[in-house]
Amino acid sequence: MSKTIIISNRLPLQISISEDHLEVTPSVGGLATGLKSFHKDGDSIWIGWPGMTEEEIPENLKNKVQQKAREENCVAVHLNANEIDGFYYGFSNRTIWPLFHYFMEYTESDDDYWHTYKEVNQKYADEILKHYKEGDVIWVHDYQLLLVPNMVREQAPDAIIGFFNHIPFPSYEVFRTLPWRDEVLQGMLGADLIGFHTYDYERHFLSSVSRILRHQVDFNQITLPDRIVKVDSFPMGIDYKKFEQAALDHYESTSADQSELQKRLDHHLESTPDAKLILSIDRLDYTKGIAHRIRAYEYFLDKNPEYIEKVRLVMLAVPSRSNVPQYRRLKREIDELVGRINGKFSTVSWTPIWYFYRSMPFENLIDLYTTCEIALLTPIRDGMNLVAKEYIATRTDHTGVLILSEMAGAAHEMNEALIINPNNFEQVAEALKTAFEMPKEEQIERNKMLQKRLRRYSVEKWAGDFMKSLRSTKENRESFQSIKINSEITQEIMTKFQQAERRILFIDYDGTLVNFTDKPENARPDADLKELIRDLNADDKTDVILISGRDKDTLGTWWKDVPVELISEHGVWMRQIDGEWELSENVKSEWMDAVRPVIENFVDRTPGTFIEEKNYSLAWHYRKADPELGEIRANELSTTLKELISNRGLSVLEGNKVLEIKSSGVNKGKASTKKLVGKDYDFIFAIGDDWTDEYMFEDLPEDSVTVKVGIKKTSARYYVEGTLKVRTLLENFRKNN
Ligand SMILES: O=P(O)(O)OC[C@H]1O[C@H](O[C@H]2O[C@H](CO)[C@@H](O)[C@H](O)[C@H]2O)[C@H](O)[C@@H](O)[C@@H]1O
Ligand SMILES: O=c1ccn([C@@H]2O[C@H](COP(=O)(O)OP(=O)(O)O)[C@@H](O)[C@H]2O)c(=O)[nH]1
Ligand SMILES: [Mg+2]
Repeated sequence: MSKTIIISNRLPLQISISEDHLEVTPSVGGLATGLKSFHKDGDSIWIGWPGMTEEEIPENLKNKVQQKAREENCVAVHLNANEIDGFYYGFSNRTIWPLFHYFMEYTESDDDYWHTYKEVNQKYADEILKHYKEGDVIWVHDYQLLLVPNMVREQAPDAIIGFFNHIPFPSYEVFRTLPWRDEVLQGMLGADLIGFHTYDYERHFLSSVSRILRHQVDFNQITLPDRIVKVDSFPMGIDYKKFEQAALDHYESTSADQSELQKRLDHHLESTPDAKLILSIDRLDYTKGIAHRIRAYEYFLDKNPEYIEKVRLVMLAVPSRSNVPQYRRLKREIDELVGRINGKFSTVSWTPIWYFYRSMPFENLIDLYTTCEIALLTPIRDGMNLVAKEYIATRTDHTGVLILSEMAGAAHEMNEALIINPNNFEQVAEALKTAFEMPKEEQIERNKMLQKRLRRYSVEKWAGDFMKSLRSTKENRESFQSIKINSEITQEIMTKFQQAERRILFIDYDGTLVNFTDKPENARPDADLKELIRDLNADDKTDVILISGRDKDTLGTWWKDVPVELISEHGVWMRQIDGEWELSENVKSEWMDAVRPVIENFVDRTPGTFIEEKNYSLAWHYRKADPELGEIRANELSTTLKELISNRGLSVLEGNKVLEIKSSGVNKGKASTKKLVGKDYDFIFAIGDDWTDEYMFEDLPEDSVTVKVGIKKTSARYYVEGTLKVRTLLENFRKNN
């Protein structure tokens, strides 16, 4: 039976050792807490790190760790202190984490960290491969494992691999500063589906892929030479019922069951009639805006002294990544700030901030969520922020006010909260006042809407949607309309080729025989290619025709010494084997003077684009332009030209990063079928990469062997991934000549 393999840096369970025996506690942090319920209910194994270094686990307890993990369908990946240093504290949390959260000044570029990161990613990938069986679905999580998808793909090319990034993906302008940006993107692109919490992170990623790797991006699909990668946003939800039920149980419990914490909270609330508690919970992380929050609270108390002795900020900061200097510095800063503010405002019976630096068990979190009437969450950047969602889910009587930073992914779905900019402390203080004064009816109205959405888009639904979309990428792969040429199909084609008496091969040039270059004039044929074409054509039974959109002078020069027929400008000119060119279509060129200035205007406004002049057509190239601007301008130009040329017998061809204007009557379909007249070819072959080659695929007789280069929508019967594969196929013809 097939299973799901979940991989994340940290397992949902955390191992610790006290007095020689193992203790297992749940891990803290959104990923582990969120995904746990999906794992519990499904048929899955979870691979990850158990939270202690190899050195910290005594030899005699190592098996025990694995056994404890196994009891929860987990597999522990052991990492030594050196690996944790370079991989976790190093590259993950001193390079990627700050960079992806826009803390560029904290971002370190250290080659050793990078090397360890690669090694550890490989270790995770190897562990996956140990457990992987065909049909399993692999789901890789988060920024610690960005290289894993491609590492798995290399060993298991047909595996179904999903990747989810739990933290923001920064804008291209920030991401581009990473020295290892190409490798990181390539690592992620090993997946079939890449998920983010919000559309903004998704579009930043797509824009980086298109600008840095220059892959073709259409809406949310990336076309690689051999695969298509889908990118989408899936905002992670919570185990709503678990939090709701815990809150209901909490309200029903008797006072004898109450925790110490609950008693203290109640004590404050009973101290004056309009006493209020403000809650904040986060890992102690500089992205969470904890200092901003405290300063805004100070500002609030300064401005609104009537709240003194009535309001209290209950701040839970969970220790996190304390080996990283910034986290240690932050700890000191927060300690000092809390001390200063408590010193400034405290009275004999009251302190403004209750500060807990520790993690709390689930029951205490529920005490906090249910008792505090206001939650104040002010991250400066946050992938999602599940605390915001958990708070709302526990408010079973629908009261309570959530103040939430617009920089948290969660803010996109939680519009009914009081949304603030954490850098604007006046606004935060204002929101606190609004929260205190908000009528119960309004609180209820807002929370009901929030709860409805959170209940529906729970973590199960989130994981289910991701999985469904991931599986559909596999179905798409299988239903892909043209067939990939593998060794079996090559054999079939070669048999047909050998049995034939008269063969004709139509071969496109750019993107088929040679790769694209930034300047069209640089894509000249190499000596091997010339020899290959010469040999193919040497057989009396085989006619080779290079059929291209290029102008005749370039083609003629490049193929001067090779006896092969050439068709240029999509069929305007034909060169016989003996080297003589003849005009094959009666085409006009007077229109060019009217159209050229229009295109020139686009060249001026779109850096990196240029015009290629041919005898009977004009081509506007935008391969070197900014990819997004290029597509926008191509659309614009196409519309403008179509209006301009209507009724003139001209048409606009949309090629691979090129728009070409030429006579309507001329195309590769017409040109190639013309070559068949009067000849009885019993093997017809056509190969090409772009839109203009589709005319051949459509017009040639049905039993022709038509081949598209690259994975694109096509009428060709077969496809191959790239120019290297084209050469292999042609080599095969040469062998069977
Ligand atoms: O494992 P740690 O280094 O202790 O860090 C804890 C986790 O923090 C991050 O959580 C993120 O995922 C949450 C759920 O998608 C999201 O709500 C939050 O905004 C993110 O910061 C991190 O991504 C995890 O890998 C860590 O385990
Ligand atoms: O003492 C604590 C404090 C918090 N959490 C959980 O830690 C997660 C924090 O996730 P969030 O997405 O808010 O932030 P992250 O830490 O992942 O950046 C939430 O599920 C909390 O319930 C916890 O288990 N124990
Ligand atoms: Mg081509």
